[in-house]
Formats: sequence, C-alpha cells, structure tokens
Amino acid sequence: MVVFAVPAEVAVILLDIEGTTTPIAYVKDTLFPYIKDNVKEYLRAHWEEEECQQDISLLRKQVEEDSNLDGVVPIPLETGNGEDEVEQVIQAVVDNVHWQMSLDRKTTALKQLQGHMWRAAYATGRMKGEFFQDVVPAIRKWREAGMKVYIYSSGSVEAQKLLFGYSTEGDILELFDGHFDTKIGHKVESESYRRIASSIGCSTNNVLFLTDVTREANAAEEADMHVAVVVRPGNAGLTDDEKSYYSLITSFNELFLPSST
Ligand SMILES: CSCCC(=O)C(=O)COP(=O)(O)O
Ligand SMILES: [Mg+2]
Repeated sequence: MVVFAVPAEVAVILLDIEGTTTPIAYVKDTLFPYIKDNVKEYLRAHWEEEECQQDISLLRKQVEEDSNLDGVVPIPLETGNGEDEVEQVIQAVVDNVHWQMSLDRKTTALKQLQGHMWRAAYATGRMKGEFFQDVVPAIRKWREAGMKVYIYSSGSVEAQKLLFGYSTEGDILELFDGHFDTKIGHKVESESYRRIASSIGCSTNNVLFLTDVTREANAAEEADMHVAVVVRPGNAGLTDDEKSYYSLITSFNELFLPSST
C-alpha cells in the first residue's frame, strides 16, 4: 500500500465530497436526476414561499453574470400574477436549471436550489448519502488522533448536511467540525482556501486538503495548504504530469498521521 505521510504541522483535514468521500456515480445517477425530474413540480409547489423566491433571485443574478455565455437561458421578471405568466417563468427556471446542469455548473445559485430540493428526498428516506467504505472509519481514527475535519464542497452547506445527516451509515454529522461551500469562494481560486483557514482559525499550512480535482488541488497548494489528490473508481483520469506532480491516494487508509508512528 502507498502511504502519504501527513506533515506534522497538519492539524486539520479538509475534504471534498464528489469523487473524494462519495462516488461520482451517486451524484450523477441519484442526486442530479432527482433535480432534473422534479424541479418543475417543486417550483409549482413552493413558488409563493420566500425561500423559493430567494433562490429564483439568485438564479436571475447568475443569468446576468452568464450573459456572455452561449446558450444561457434568461429568467423573465414576473409583471403580474396571472397563472400563465407564472407558468412561463417557472418553465424558464426549469430550462435554466437544466442548462446549468448539462454543463455541470457549480454556481452558488444552482447549488442552493438543489440543496433545498433534496431536503424532502432525504427526509422521506428516498435518498441516503453514500461514501466509499474507507471514509467513515478513517475519519473516526483521524478524530481520535486529534485532527479537526471539515468539508469543502461545491454542494451547498445545506446539501452537505443532508448527505451526511441521512446516510447509509446513519447520521454522521458529528464527525465534522464545520462545512464550507462556494459562498466562501470558488474551489479553483486560492483565495477561498485562505478564507477557509482564517475562518477555522489556523494557518493554511496547518491544513491538508483532499480532492479528486487537480485544479482545486492547485488552488489550495497556491494558498500553501498541503494537498493529496484522491483517485477513486469513476473519477476523471489524470495526465502523466499530474500523476507525477501530485501525491496520490486511492483510499483514506493511505494517510499516515504523525501520531500513528
Ligand atoms: C452535497 S454535495 C452534492 C454534490 C454536488 O452538488 C457537487 O457539486 C459536488 O461537488 P464537489 O465540490 O463535492 O466535488
Ligand atoms: Mg470533487
């Protein structure tokens, strides 16, 4: 087994979700189809609620930012309350969500709506969060060794809490010291990692970030975090250069903590 020796200065392990704790297939085949299949019905049922209207406002702001992108789907403002007009706006939101998802966009606006939609699916037992089998036992060991463990995912904090709160392993939220999403900044920007360290109250070099995406690893490394790239079944392949540059692990069991000598 290959071993990644965790540097002695590391006191915090920061984890990505998709492709790191959780199979990409679970996200692509369970979480995302639920959104595509149910978004219209969800919007119709919740349209009058403040939370839903805040989600729509955020999506409209995203449309403005996306105005230079090919295929962007505009979301008109409602000028009255006629049923036909509401239905037209709902259809535009549905089309915008489908368009963003076809590009696997990680916008805060899309992720916030998705998080709100998954609430009912988890609460009724229709979905349960899934993890690679090494994940939960390893996190328990890290915590026993005194490590703090945080999540940083493009999925909204609410969506993260649902995934870990309603999982095949039960409610395992107690294993985490905190959660970050793109509200702190995008995962490919190094400033996000500086903000995370500052919010935790440590230096960036006290943090080890585990992710499957090398652009994220690069941004964290630029901010002076330690990084290891996680290679899991179903993840995107790495180039030869990436394979030789990054420390790679295929299981959390390959992390060797200083205290475990
Ligand atoms: C609760 S995570 C839902 C999955 C998701 O929406 C996503 O975008 C995962 O991105 P990650 O940053 O964890 O790779
Ligand atoms: Mg990932």
